[in-house]
Amino acid sequence: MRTVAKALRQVAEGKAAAQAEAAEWKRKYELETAQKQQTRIKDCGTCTDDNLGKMTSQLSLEAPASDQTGCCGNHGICSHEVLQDEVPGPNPRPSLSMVGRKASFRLSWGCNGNKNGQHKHDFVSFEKGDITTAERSSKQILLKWESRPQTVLFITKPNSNSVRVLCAEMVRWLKEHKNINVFVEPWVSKELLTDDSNHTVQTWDNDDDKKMLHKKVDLIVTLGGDGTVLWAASLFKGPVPPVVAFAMGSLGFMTPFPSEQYRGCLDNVLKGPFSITLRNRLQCHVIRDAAKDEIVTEEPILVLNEVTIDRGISSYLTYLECYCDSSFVTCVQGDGLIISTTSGSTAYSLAAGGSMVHPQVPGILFTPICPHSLSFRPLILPEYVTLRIQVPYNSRGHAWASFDGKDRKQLAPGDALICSISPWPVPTACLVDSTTDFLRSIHEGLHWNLRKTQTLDGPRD
Ligand SMILES: NC(=O)c1ccc[n+]([C@@H]2O[C@H](COP(=O)([O-])OP(=O)(O)OC[C@H]3O[C@@H](n4cnc5c(N)ncnc54)[C@H](O)[C@@H]3O)[C@@H](O)[C@H]2O)c1
Ligand SMILES: Nc1ncnc2c1ncn2[C@@H]1O[C@H](COP(=O)(O)OP(=O)(O)OP(=O)(O)O)[C@@H](O)[C@H]1O
Repeated sequence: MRTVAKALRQVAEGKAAAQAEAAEWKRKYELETAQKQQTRIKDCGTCTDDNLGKMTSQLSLEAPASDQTGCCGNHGICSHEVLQDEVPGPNPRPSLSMVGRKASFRLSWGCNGNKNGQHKHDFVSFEKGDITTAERSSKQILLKWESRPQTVLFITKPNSNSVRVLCAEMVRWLKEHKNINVFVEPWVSKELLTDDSNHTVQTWDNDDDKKMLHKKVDLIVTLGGDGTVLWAASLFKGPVPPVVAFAMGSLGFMTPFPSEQYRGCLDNVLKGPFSITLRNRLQCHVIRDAAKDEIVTEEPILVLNEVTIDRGISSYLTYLECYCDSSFVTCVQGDGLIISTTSGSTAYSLAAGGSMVHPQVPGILFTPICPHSLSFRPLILPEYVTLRIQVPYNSRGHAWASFDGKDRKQLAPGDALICSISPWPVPTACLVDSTTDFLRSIHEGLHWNLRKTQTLDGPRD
């Protein structure tokens, strides 16, 4: 229990740090707004006391101006304020030092798909006794480069000849026509070396270099299906550069870009601005009952789709106790449980009867797998909760956790899994915008609600 308490504390500390960061942004924004107001008040020599009071009272209510002010306006997140370019350590690796500065960019929030850069903050205001959410944001996020992107990382589906051929062609095009540095996974660099058309590409050969990738890569290009997007996300344990996913799989729910039009698509993305979907990830900690020593905890695992806790090869019912923050939720008795992100709602969770949720909706899905109960409906919980799934001591068998369908870990009685939303989402570039892409995927990928339209002939009212 002490280990569980420690992990919960770590999660709480992570949340507190993120909140402190948000508070700092808010403080800067309010300070800047107040300064602007003071300048206006000073300039307004003829103001009456009444007017002055009115203006001052508006300080905290005034909506942010459009995105013309300063580096990021008052309402964007500027990448170069959070990213540093230097490779740490005294001797940066020569291959990595070939890479120039990371391109900076700005995120802005458009309203109702309007790309004019207007952003309204999410807030609930209490004014004259009325609670309102009139300033609700549509959160259609646009990415606008502030300097030219220079480095692209390619992630490709293995064992596919068409992917290998297209990857070589795209690398050549990006280098020759766009002067882009290209990174590939180590196995791809060997594969490209055997290709006549090989152009120098960079790679990494140890975990430390891999951990620094997000500081060097401006853009990730994936060639494959949804599994390749999941693979690309799994390489980044922290911030993830924007992902441009080209469809070269069978379903392609998260791969909106047509690979045969790669030149036009990459041209648009490299130029910007383009819409992105900020896909939340879940941060999962396995807490071993056996780890009595508080210091021994396993590395957290980040998932883009879901973590599944199932019965594995055991033929007994999975028996799991589930808690949400400090509240007991329920006991699962069945084949297992899926804790899914909204992006993962159209994957395994959907097959187990969960709802399909737009990936930009902030929530966590709680979907049982074959529950042996008539009333166990799936839930959607808010994004800010921490879930704890515990294998009780009186469970007949072990449970197994798997992460985006990979890395199975056995959970013994007494072990627990703790999940919360990670502060590091995966920004995926949209072909049109987040909602259009999502609806297109459920129509074209899943054939959602496909039915022949009824004809006019026949009985009528
Ligand atoms: N019964 C099921 O539906 C079932 C069972 C096991 C795993 N899965 C899913 O497979 C995922 C792993 O994918 P993979 O490609 O590495 O394995 P895979 O090759 O076995 O493909 C699984 C299928 O799920 C689709 N898929 C993956 N993520 C999706 C998403 N977010 N929305 C819609 N469809 C999606 C893929 O396109 C693919 O068709 C797991 O995260 C899990 O969600 C589904
Ligand atoms: N770069 C990679 N290295 C290792 N494994 C990868 C890589 N890219 C993808 N994979 C794995 O390969 C498998 C298949 O990939 P993917 O889902 O992209 O292709 P697909 O199965 O043809 O497409 P779809 O899922 O649309 O049917 C997945 O399990 C994925 O995790």
